[in-house]
Amino acid sequence: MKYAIYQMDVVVADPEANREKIKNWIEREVDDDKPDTVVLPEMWNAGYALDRLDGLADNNGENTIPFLSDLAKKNNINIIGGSIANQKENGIYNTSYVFNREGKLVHHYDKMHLVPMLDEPKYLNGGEAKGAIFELEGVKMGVIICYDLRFPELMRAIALQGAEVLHIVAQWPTARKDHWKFLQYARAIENQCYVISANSSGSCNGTDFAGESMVINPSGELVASGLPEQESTISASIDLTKVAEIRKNIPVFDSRVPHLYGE
Ligand SMILES: NC(=O)CCC(=O)C(=O)O
Repeated sequence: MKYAIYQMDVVVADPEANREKIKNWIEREVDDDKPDTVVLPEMWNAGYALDRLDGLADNNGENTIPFLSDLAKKNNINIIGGSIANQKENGIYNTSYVFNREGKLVHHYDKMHLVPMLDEPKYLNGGEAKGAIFELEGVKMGVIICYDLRFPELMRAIALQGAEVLHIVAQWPTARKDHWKFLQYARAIENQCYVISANSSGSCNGTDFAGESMVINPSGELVASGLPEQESTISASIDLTKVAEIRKNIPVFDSRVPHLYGE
């Protein structure tokens, strides 16, 4: 499966400008590289303008769902749609949507772990869905959102449901970029999954975002990485036979003793 990751400089507080950027980027990538799947960063509609979301958040995905669905269908690509600030009945969530090549919405997830360092708990509601998985082209996959990366339980739950690829959509600051990188290696190695991340570049409210989006294989080897702090495209192909290979050679899932973990 061939990926294109948009390491995007999100325009703060301007959903229309960001939709235009994404449309132009997808159409350019499809013309040039013909990816099977594209990945967008976190909160791409408004950026971290959390104190101004009342006029900026989407409303139950009413703009985002048709926008990304049309792009997926017209360009014959799967879209891991990053995430958006999304107004629902009882508050604003950080919501990720996933679409297949037919433009069908196959998954949505509300970020569970709200990041205090960026004031998310002050403005957003946390999601409550368990770490569900979805299928694209017969492959079981998962998606988590940025700060979720710090909670190994969530990715382990996704891996135990059979996921072979974990996507991380993010706006991760430069100040903690080593955690961003090392945690991704850890998640790939301990779960023997591909880890594919889309981080933003640019800045908001004095916070610079690290870029350095990554593709890491199930053995913990770096396949591709984005430039630090610069808007760029990361292209990579993944070989899913590597998942079965490492799980045969180092059968950690067979070695687990959950009855002794106090689960
Ligand atoms: N957008 C985020 O969730 C940022 C996470 C972060 O800054 C951290 O975990 O450190």
